[in-house]
Amino acid sequence: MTGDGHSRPRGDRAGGRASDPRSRGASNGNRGAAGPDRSRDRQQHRVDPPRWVAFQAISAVHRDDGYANLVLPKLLAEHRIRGLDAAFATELTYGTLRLGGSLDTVIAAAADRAVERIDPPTRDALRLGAYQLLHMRVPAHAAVSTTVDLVRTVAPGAIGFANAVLRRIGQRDWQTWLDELGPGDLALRYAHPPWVVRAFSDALKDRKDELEDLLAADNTPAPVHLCARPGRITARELAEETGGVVGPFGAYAVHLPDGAPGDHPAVRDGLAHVQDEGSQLVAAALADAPLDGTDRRWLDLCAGPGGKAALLGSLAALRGAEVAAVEVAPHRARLVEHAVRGLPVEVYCGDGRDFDAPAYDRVLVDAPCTGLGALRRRPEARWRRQPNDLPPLTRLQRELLRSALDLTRPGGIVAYVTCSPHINETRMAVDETIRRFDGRIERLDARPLMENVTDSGDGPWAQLWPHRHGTDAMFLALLKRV
Ligand SMILES: C[S@@+](CC[C@H](N)C(=O)[O-])C[C@H]1O[C@@H](n2cnc3c(N)ncnc32)[C@H](O)[C@@H]1O
Repeated sequence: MTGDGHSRPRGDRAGGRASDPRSRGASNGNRGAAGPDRSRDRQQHRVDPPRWVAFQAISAVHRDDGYANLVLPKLLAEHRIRGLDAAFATELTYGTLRLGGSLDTVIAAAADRAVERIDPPTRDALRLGAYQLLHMRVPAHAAVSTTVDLVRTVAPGAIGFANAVLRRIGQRDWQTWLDELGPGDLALRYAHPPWVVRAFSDALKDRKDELEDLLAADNTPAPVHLCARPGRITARELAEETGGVVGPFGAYAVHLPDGAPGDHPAVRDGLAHVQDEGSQLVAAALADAPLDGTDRRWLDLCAGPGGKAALLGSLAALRGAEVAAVEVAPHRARLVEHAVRGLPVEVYCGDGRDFDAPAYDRVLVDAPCTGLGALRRRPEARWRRQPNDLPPLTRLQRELLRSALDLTRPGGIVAYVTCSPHINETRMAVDETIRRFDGRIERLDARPLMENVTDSGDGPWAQLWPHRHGTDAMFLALLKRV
């Protein structure tokens, strides 16, 4: 690495579990093999281990700004929770976090006070209880009694309060709560902040009838996609090896049915990597865009953690090109280095706005963005993002795109990409930047470069959608320097 910046849902399983007499016993603390960690907290023996782990996970997410996908696997391993219990804990944790804002609305109504006025441990326990009562097939008595057990452990003074609130919540089903608290309120029904719903509606333009499908897709966990690195393994071979299926669009995509992708030898051995098919499509579109003249110098200006750099690097290796990959965050630059091992990619840790090696043939700006197009992947993300995150990001996006265009030779091509469909991060960013270049930029139609994809917008830009394409909501603009 060069360090000078070049100074350059519902869970059927959970339902099955809860209606299984064995698990009802477990709910009361009678579980055997996967029993609680007795050294931890003498009180904790009252709480069954999957629920205890789910509570720990959501508390860490809220208290420490943690990420569920990092926190939960550690807790499951630490408490030796596997198999169906792990699936139950995962559904409970992810579902509770994903629907957090809507659960809070119901809790506030049942408690007759704002959730901010409930102490954090009790609040998190109530969220878990409300999720079980309203969104899982856990019998009401089990949801209430296990949550009260949890409160007894983490906030003994709030047992009576929690019991009363949970019983009130359990008196209505989810639909009845919706009818009472916000009939027609899509933000409440699909558990998205209202500003995100408005942003999606704006981005869908004249297809607003799809808004509910999009919001529902965000509440469905994203499947794992692998990218078969060109020159190392084909998608068909990878699908055979992993038991997956070849993706519908890209030449390199394999969709996995389930399981940990890192377990597959192809991923361990660097023949493939985990990457949403939409991300593969936009990177491949840049590599495949027709270009006059030389085609040896490729640049990835925002490279961390390195998924697209790895695909570009694999294609560059086959085509006699080389890739420079720039990443401002040192730890993410190290991830890029790891991702591109053995490929013709040089990693630079520095700011893409200061990078000063000109005359690239193909340049990718996969800009830092709100990530609103990938909400399926991070259950807590939608509640963490705020509208005031936008101004600094949109400024940075425009600056990085300007820098990319400056670094591109005449005739060269820039791909501007975001994993957000917010129009301020997508078409407005591109249109405003092009205006500054005073006729020196040609807009290319990005859609034909994603060959098998239909319905990616009116052009020239392409917009993918989870509900239409089963990918993250990737945006792609292709620009040619003239
Ligand atoms: C959307 S991510 C890129 C994802 C990456 N292309 C991939 O496929 O793995 C944006 C990245 O840009 C980095 N970044 C933010 N500001 C930057 C800057 N001024 N210069 C270079 N990289 C920057 C972020 O740290 C982040 O890793």
